[in-house]
This record gives sequence, C-alpha cells and structure tokens, in this order.
Amino acid sequence: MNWYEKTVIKVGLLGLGTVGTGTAKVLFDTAGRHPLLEEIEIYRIGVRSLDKERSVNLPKGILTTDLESITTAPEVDIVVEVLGGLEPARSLILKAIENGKHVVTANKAVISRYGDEIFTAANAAGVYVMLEAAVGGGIPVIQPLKQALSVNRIQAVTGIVNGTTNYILTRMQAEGSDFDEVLADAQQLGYAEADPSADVDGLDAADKIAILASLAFGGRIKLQEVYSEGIRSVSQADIAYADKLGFVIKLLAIAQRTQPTSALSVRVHPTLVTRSHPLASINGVYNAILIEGEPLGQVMFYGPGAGAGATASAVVSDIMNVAAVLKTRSDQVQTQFNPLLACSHQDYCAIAPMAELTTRFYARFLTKDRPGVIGKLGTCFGNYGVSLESIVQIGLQGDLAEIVVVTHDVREGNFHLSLDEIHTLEAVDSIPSVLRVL
Ligand SMILES: NC(=O)C1=CN([C@@H]2O[C@H](COP(=O)(O)OP(=O)(O)OC[C@H]3O[C@@H](n4cnc5c(N)ncnc54)[C@H](OP(=O)(O)O)[C@@H]3O)[C@@H](O)[C@H]2O)C=CC1
Ligand SMILES: N[C@@H](CC=O)C(=O)O
Ligand code: NA
Repeated sequence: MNWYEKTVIKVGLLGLGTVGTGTAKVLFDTAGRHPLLEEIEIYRIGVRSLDKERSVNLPKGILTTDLESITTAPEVDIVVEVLGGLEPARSLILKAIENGKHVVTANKAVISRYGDEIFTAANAAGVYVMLEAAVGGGIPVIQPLKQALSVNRIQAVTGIVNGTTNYILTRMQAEGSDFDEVLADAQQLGYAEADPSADVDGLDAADKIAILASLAFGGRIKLQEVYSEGIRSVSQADIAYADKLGFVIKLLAIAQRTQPTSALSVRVHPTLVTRSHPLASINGVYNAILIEGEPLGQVMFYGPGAGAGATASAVVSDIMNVAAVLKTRSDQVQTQFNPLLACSHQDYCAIAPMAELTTRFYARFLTKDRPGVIGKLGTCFGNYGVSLESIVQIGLQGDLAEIVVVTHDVREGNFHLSLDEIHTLEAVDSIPSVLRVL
C-alpha cells in the first residue's frame, strides 16, 4: 500500500494513567485542533487492570492487558509508551521497534538509561523514537533543541525540570509548609512519579538533564556520571537565611561547557538563585529551561512541567510529527531519516568531575558562641583560596551560634578541603548545610 493513500494512522497506547488518559482525551476530541489529528485513531490501550474506573469514555473492547500484542499488531503504526518504570516499558519499546513501529514515549527513566540501546535499534529499524513529554512535560523543548536551536553552539542549559520538587519548594517557601504534607498533595495532583523518591532525590531531574545535555551538546551521556542531589536536605532554616540574603532555593539541573573543548559539567542540586534571576520566579508545578548558545544568546522555555493535559499536549505533538512523516512518505520502506526528528549520536560526551566545578557556595555552621570563631573559619577558607562574599552571624540555636557564609567562585574541590579543616576546629559543632549558589 502506498503511504499517500493512508488516511488512518493507528496508535497503540501503552498505559492509561495520568498521561495516557490525557492523551486519549485529546485524540478522542479533535475539534478545533490540527486537522491531522482526525486521521489518528487509537487501536488498543494496554493497562494492568481491566476493572478500574476510567475518567475517559472508551469504545468497548479497546482495553487489553496483553501489552505485547499491541507492539506486534500489524495494524499499529505508532506505539505510545506512557507506562512509566523501567520494565516492561523498555522491553515493550524494543519490541515495538523490532516490529517496525514508531515510538512515542514520556519515559525519561528508560531513555536516560537505555537510550543507547533504543536509538541504535530504532536507527537500524528505520523508525523514530520521540520523547517531547519526557522533559518539561508540556513545554516544547526537545523539538526546539533538535530543530530551531540546533543552529547554535550551546554553552549552557539550566533548568527547573521537576514539577513535584518545584511545587514542594514553592509551598515550603511561601507557606512554611511541611515537606511530607506538600509531597502528598503533589502525588494526589498526579505530578509525582510512582515512586516519589525519584522526584525528591533529584533522580528524575538527572534523567531529564542527561537527555537535554545529549541533545544540546551532541553526544550520549552516561547517567551514572550525572551528579544528583535532591531536596530532602533543604530546611526551613536555609529557606529563611536564603530569603534574608536575597535568594530563593530551587532544584536546578545544569549542563554547561565553559570552554569550547572542555568536558561538560552535568549536575542536579538545590541551588540558591538570586531573586532577580529569571528562574527564581518559576513557581509551583511550572518548569523552565534557560538555554544559552552562540549566536542566539539566551532563550527561556516556560510552562507546566507535569500533569495530564500539559503532558498529553507533548505526547500528541510527537504523534502528529510522526503521522506527518507517514503521510508524506512516498514509500513504505524507510530510506532516509529526517535528521531534525531522528537521534543519531554515537559518541559519549566527556563529563568533568564535580571537584573541578567552579561555583559559589552557601554554608551554615553551628559553632561555640565565643570570640574569634569567625576569624578561625576565615583562616581555614584562606588556606584553600576560598574568598568570602559575605559572612553573617544572625542568631543562636540553643547555646550555639549560627554562622552563614556565601563564597565567591571557588573550585569545588578546594571548598571541600576547607570544610574538612573546619570540621577539625574544636569551636565548630556541625555544618548542617552546604548548598551551591548560581
Ligand atoms: N504524570 C506526569 O505529570 C508526567 C509523567 N511523565 C511520565 O509519563 C509516564 C506515565 O506517567 P503517569 O501517567 O503519571 O503514570 P500512572 O502511574 O498514572 O499510569 C501508568 C499507567 O500504566 C499502566 N501500567 C503500568 N505498569 C503496567 C504494566 N506492567 N502492565 C500494564 N499496564 C501497566 C497502568 O495501568 P492501570 O491503569 O491499569 O493501573 C496505568 O494506566 C512515566 O514515564 C512518567 O515519568 C512525564 C511527564 C509528566
Ligand atoms: N514527576 C515528574 C513528572 C514529569 O516529568 C515531575 O514532577 O516533574
Ligand atoms: Na516537553
């Protein structure tokens, strides 16, 4: 059959949870959207339970628990994986590719770990694997990086890419709310991963920055080389001190190349961001990704980073992009990829160790309340070339003095050596927090 004659493109949907339901709702309600959507039909939907109540009206017999049959059905053109988790998602994606299906996925966990295997298989099979929903939820950022921005030499990608943690930090900052209570709300709103520690411990953001770095810097990224630190250590005391010093605390995901030929720094950590920075005002479930490149300069993408409708918008845009290729292809056999849709990186990017990072730091110390302690801290910092931007003693915690320090740019390895020496001072009780400053 000639692809020009095809008027129905069939989608096999794996998963009908938050994202799957949002996707089905858009595909069942096409009025007022792009006319190409009218040519896209859901063939089957794979779920775990056939008895669960669903918030979308479904044609009879469309649900199945036999997910593999969807990936092999000759009728299906595009398999949409919105199951989450590593398995069976990875195996089903590979099965779909093996059977010549194009794949759309929202699964950053699978792509960041098995992207190598998946894209190698897809390129060999002549199919596309699309992942707009995997980063920034509804925000178009994957396609812009592959297309409009690929003209640029990218220098840095700095993002708030996890909706759950941004929602938690925003409410902790605005209302002084309790961490566990706000996390439960984020879960109830459908923002969090099935295991929310992926959000809270920075792992979801690490998956996403690995994907963004790969596209921005043109090489594969080994996930285990991405440094990640979550928000469990962020306390109300640090939020209050940051506020007094003119900062807000955000979980940032950063991929940066300081010199054209240098190794990349790819990392996720809670960060003090000065209130005037564009990322400081991104609140709630919203995400933003600030990209810096030459010759463009800075561009920032902003929008809802999680949730059913927003994520469905990204999933369906990928389905449409593949559908457009299928409709305009003159031959059923793939002869050439569209280089602005496919992913063909072969080499790995070199990643710099964290000790080599140059950044500012915020640190909070509890010390004995006696004269000369600040001088001793200053000497330890001076021994390792750590220069201080500010040092303040605001209050007491019991009979201990609380001292907060913000440094100028320093090599991370040197800063940690100075902390090691400070730990040995008799006057120092503890160092409850150390955070980086953008
Ligand atoms: N939620 C969000 O805002 C966003 C999510 N994502 C990503 O989208 C993906 C899906 O997330 P989300 O919709 O929130 O997840 P949910 O947990 O809400 O939904 C998962 C769906 O997959 C089905 N499912 C899961 N495992 C199996 C299995 N082994 N066999 C059969 N069916 C299975 C479930 O079936 P049943 O309904 O029967 O239980 C359910 O329908 C994840 O990769 C997530 O990271 C990306 C961006 C935003
Ligand atoms: N759990 C994720 C969902 C979207 O990717 C988040 O909170 O950002
Ligand atoms: Na996106």
